[in-house]
Amino acid sequence: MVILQQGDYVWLDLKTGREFDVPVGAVVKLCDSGQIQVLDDEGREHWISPQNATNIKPMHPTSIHGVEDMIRLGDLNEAGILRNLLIRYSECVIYVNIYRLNPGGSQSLPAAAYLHSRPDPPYTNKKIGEMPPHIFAIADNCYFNMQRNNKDQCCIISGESGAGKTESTKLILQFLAAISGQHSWIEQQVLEATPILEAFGNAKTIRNDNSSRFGKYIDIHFNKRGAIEGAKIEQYLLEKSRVCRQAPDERNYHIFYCMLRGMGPEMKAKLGLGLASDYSYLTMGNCTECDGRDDLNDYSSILSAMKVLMFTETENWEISKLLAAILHMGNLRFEARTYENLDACVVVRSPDLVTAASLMEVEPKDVMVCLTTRTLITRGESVATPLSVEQGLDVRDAFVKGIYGRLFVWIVDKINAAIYRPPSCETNIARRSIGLLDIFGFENFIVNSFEQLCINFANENLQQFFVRHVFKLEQEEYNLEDISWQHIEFTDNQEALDMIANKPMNIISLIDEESKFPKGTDSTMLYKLNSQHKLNSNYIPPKNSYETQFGIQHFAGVVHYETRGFLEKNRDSLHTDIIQLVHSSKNKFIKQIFQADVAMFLCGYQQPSTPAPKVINSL
Ligand SMILES: Nc1ncnc2c1ncn2[C@@H]1O[C@H](COP(=O)(O)OP(=O)(O)OP(=O)(O)O)[C@@H](O)[C@H]1O
Repeated sequence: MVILQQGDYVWLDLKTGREFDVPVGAVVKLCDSGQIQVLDDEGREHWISPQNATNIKPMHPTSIHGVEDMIRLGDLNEAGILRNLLIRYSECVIYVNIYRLNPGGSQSLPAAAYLHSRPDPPYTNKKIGEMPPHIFAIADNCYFNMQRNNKDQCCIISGESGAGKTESTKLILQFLAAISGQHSWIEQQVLEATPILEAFGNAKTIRNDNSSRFGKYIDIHFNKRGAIEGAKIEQYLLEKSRVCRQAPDERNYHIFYCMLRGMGPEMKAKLGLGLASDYSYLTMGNCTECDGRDDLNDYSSILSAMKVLMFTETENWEISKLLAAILHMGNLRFEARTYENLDACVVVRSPDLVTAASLMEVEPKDVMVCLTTRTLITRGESVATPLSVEQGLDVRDAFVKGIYGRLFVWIVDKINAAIYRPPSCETNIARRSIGLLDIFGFENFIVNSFEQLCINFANENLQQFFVRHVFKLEQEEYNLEDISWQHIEFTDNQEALDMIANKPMNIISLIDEESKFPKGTDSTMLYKLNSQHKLNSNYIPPKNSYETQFGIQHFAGVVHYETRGFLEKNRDSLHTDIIQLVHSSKNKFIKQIFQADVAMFLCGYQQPSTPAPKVINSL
């Protein structure tokens, strides 16, 4: 029996039976008339009869006004966490409302100001947990562990899309630059890499106005005095499909919109560019503006960052030419034709075709041929086969994705050329590094495709890393040392991971195999996945033979994947006519970014098994 007094805080379990059915916080208003009157956190009054008093539980004092570090909550459960977030939200404290700036909060203190606070920076020489959680505390710990123990460090930043990984990475970078304390050119260069990467690799999604569509690992190198002497960036798995398609309310990569808002009229005229709304590749999501972003201002920041990272005027211009060519390619119109009883198509001659060709410095007619036919070498003879409109559009989109993907890799290489100093034999001994891993967060949209499978697979791996280090290895260690411990329940995602990528006939290997199989289609792939995994509790087969989705029980929830388009995305290889087109170009830059493909083509290396299109199979 709980004895309550006016002013006591309680948990009120309303047992609504709804999806998010958690007890809500409430304060007792009256309890002297047989009935208890409470006012809940959402402002609703309730009268509770003593018989129903089981619905009420006293609240732990830590939940009444909230805590800075949620690990300190006495009621460490969903209700406790939500109430703590609610308090922080109403007080406008950091880590709750991603759409609101927090001018007064302690987290808004710039890294340099933080480090120069007197008498000591608040987190220096403190153990984690002694002070309210702060991203600088993590960075501070990391830096001093590196220095003190002479050991390389790594921060793995994980969380769902929109959780704040990229912002945290930037804050850690700023902190490390500030603590390195040289105000050097190299520090500035390392910091300025971010706006460039974000321009080309981030986009507005429904979850996050600045969502990273690639993964990155930044390794920051320090000399023996602890000053930054360079860095190296690795990029993973840019979502290339976004260049051609965007879901409703999402945008293409920021750089396109920034260029169209920020570039001067003369340059735009040279590239034949208009407004974002003019381009099919920029309007698929019906969203060309993003409230929280300033494309005009961002464009000048991108250009100045590029200067700092030693991009030349010519290189910038060449990049703009390719971006413009992509936009013009997206506006090409295809018309269906029949040729000797085969589905064929033509590209309608248009200013977009001429401009795209001239920007890539190839002949418009060669572009037309490439996008409407396919050359096959059979018994030493080359035969051109027509493509249907659908196939032509696929070839066009694959080309555009090929350009953007290679451009992105080139940009990262260019940044690395400025910031990376290979260790000399001598500095190798003294050099230490801190690595920051910031990958795309777990995703579950209304429609999920191959990209989401790759992203969620990467996150599944990170989760296993966490589970292994925080639970499994720790518990093994306790056992080895005979330390008595209380078992902590945790969900081990190893089985899901095995099914996705480790065990024989795993999901990824079946997709790969089907991509290489000439007659493989999305439905044959789905059939094989079902046959192989339907009994696995982490696999959710389609409900009937018409459904094209399968589901996976991930650590963060069930995600259903739409298989239409899966194989095409996995193949990701350009056919030889496109490589030949690039090879014929007079534009050195496009040749440079396709250098590896052209070299393989010239060596007679056939791209791995892009199966022949339908028309050819039926011949
Ligand atoms: N420390 C912070 N201070 C201020 N705002 C923040 C902070 N962390 C996150 N935000 C806000 O949340 C938004 C999303 O954060 P962020 O882009 O870092 O998410 P993410 O986890 O990297 O997402 P994704 O996986 O989609 O890339 C930011 O654009 C910003 O508005």
